[in-house]
Amino acid sequence: MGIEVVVEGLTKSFGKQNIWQNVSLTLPAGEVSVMLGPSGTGKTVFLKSIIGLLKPEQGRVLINGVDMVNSPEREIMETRKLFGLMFQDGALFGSMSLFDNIAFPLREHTRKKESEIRRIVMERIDIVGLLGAEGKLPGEISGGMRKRAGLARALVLDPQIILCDEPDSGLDPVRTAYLSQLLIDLNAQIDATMLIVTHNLDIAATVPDNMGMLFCRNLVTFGPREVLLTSDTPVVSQFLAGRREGPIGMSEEKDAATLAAEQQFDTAPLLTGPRTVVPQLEPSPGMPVRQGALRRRERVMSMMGQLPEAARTAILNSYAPAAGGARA
Ligand SMILES: Nc1ncnc2c1ncn2[C@@H]1O[C@H](COP(=O)(O)OP(=O)(O)OP(=O)(O)O)[C@@H](O)[C@H]1O
Repeated sequence: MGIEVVVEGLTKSFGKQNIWQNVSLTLPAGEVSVMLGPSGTGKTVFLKSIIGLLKPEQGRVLINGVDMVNSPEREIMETRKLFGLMFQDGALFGSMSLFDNIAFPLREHTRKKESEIRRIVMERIDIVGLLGAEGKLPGEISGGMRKRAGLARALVLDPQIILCDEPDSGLDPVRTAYLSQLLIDLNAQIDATMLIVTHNLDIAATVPDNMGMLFCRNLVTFGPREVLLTSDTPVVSQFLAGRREGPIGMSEEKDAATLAAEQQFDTAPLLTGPRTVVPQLEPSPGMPVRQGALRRRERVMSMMGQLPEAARTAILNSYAPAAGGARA
């Protein structure tokens, strides 16, 4: 089972530029979470801070008792082995075949025999649907295949925490839909804790158990998906609706004068109003039951009293037998 990641009071700046401050959240063990946010709000910086590649100046990231910000580097390096990382561009070596790319972490970090490496690599290649392409070079395959190869490579060391940075970038809508299903199937198969950074609203609406959003140097919200999907906070509504009207401007936040001018034209009705919460993806037929979803149901039910009414209603609807909720 995946491992819980507890983020407490994290603040990160580069020189005088504060990226975000006092970010606290918990990625529940074995559940899938998504972090949304306009470009440049520090989502990638957040992923890199979780794994200890960047050092926030305040706060803690606790994984199995190790603080990825302040613990000794040896402990951080050891804990990093629990992670699988999938970067935006797949980050594959162009001169190596897919097989060798995917085998790379095993050859680098373990002393496994080549026969064992072959078995593991081919199993992961099968999981991401790339059987037959293992001999190709990254330049000979499509962007979607490169993403899946990046995901296979993230899986070879049996990660308990998987971080995906914009897994959809450069993919068409159909391939993005396949990728969404792959992420859910993967979670059902390995029960790892997953955090996905994306701008893609389809992934955001259908994949995660939990969602958060970074904006304007703050974590606007983080919690069960229904909370964000039904939120009437202007910045969340604007982002989910993909509108120009609202607090998010071209270079992140709008100035007060622009916002005031917009309000004269009363764009509020555009930004609020009830939204439907589309059902979350289920694992494909033949996949195991998603244990993270079972734990999540219990967890969310126990916190109902603290949630806004719209989120409570959406959660109860999603767990009603007619919505297929009896399975989860
Ligand atoms: N190593 C670094 N040194 C200095 N500034 C950095 C560094 N890494 C990131 N930044 C700055 O941090 C800010 C946030 O960058 P980040 O890549 O995390 O944003 P993002 O939300 O992932 O954006 P996008 O959605 O466009 O990928 C940017 O202003 C970026 O220039």
